[in-house]
Amino acid sequence: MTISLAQLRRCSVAVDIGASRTRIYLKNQGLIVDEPTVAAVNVRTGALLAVGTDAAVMDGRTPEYIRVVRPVANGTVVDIDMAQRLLRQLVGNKLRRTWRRRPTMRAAICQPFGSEPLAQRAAVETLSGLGARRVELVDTLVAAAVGCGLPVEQPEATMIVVCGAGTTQIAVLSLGSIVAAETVAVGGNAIDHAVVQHLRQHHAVHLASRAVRPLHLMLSGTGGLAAGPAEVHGRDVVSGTTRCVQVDTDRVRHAIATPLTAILDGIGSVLRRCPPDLVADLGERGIMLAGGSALIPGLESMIREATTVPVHIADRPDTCAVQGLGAMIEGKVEPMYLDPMAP
Ligand SMILES: Nc1ncnc2c1ncn2[C@@H]1O[C@H](COP(=O)(O)OP(=O)(O)OP(=O)(O)O)[C@@H](O)[C@H]1O
Repeated sequence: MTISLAQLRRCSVAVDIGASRTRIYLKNQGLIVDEPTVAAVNVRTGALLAVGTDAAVMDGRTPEYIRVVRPVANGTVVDIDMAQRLLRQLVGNKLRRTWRRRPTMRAAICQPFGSEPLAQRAAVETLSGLGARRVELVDTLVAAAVGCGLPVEQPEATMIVVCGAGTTQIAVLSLGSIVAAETVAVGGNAIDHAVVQHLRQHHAVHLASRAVRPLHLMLSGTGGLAAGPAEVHGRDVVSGTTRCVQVDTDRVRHAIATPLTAILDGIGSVLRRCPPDLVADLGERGIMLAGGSALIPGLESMIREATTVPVHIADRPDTCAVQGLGAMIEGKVEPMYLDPMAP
């Protein structure tokens, strides 16, 4: 995927439609949508009942005739029609009015590194169906690096790890391009799954999906919750009744270490493919962690111990890809011009 900053400046909207959340940035306005990529549909009539947060709270609590659907998997739009209905509903009149005023509207969208041509086409079709006359595809890794404030245009190495819901993308960038990169099929969902499996096997309780996040907070000792033994409510796998269990957070940390190791393998593989000069740069600059799952407890320290280089978490890790793409469409990113007359 090659990015032309000049083409991006002509876009009016930047979109990051992920497996977990959808973010939309409107030129001169900023982030206008940051909602779960979820829709609730009446399967009898086909009517859209709710989208975003309203649909996400219905997940796991619906009667038979309502289905909660996710039109994006692993960063790829798998249901174009549903994705369009979801986006249309999320942006509401705000964007629709802008799009009507500008019939030659252009849009930019984040794409996971190494996405297949079919996945790229699905992304283009989704936005074209909403009225975009031209759609620019930008690597999530480049957009996130810009959003984190990394000097991607400079002739020095920057390493970024974007840990999303379905995948983790890892890259070393220099001179505005990807030098080496890899996508690992492990993200927040796999970590949540490891926590749920651990409780099922060791405590015989089935954890509700919404109970996983508070457990994450306990593991990291943030959100005012102390680390240590944690009390968790779940459904007994045998009797089906609700039960409260005392969970040893150290053991949960151990359970999530296995999927996290796959991310470490990916980082090692990218570093091995990098020229030594760039790897030397990383010793000083370190690795930037972005994506919502960058906040998973233990990920930062695990990467620091395995690579022995500093690891930083972006200020707003979850939104930095769309903010970076937003900065590009606003024309805030300057390309590096080489002056042939320079001594
Ligand atoms: N504070 C937190 N602690 C742990 N995990 C978190 C936290 N906040 C968000 N997450 C996880 O981050 C993931 C969502 O991240 P993000 O919004 O970057 O994903 P996405 O861009 O939709 O996914 P993908 O890039 O895989 O398509 C979810 O799996 C969520 O559980």
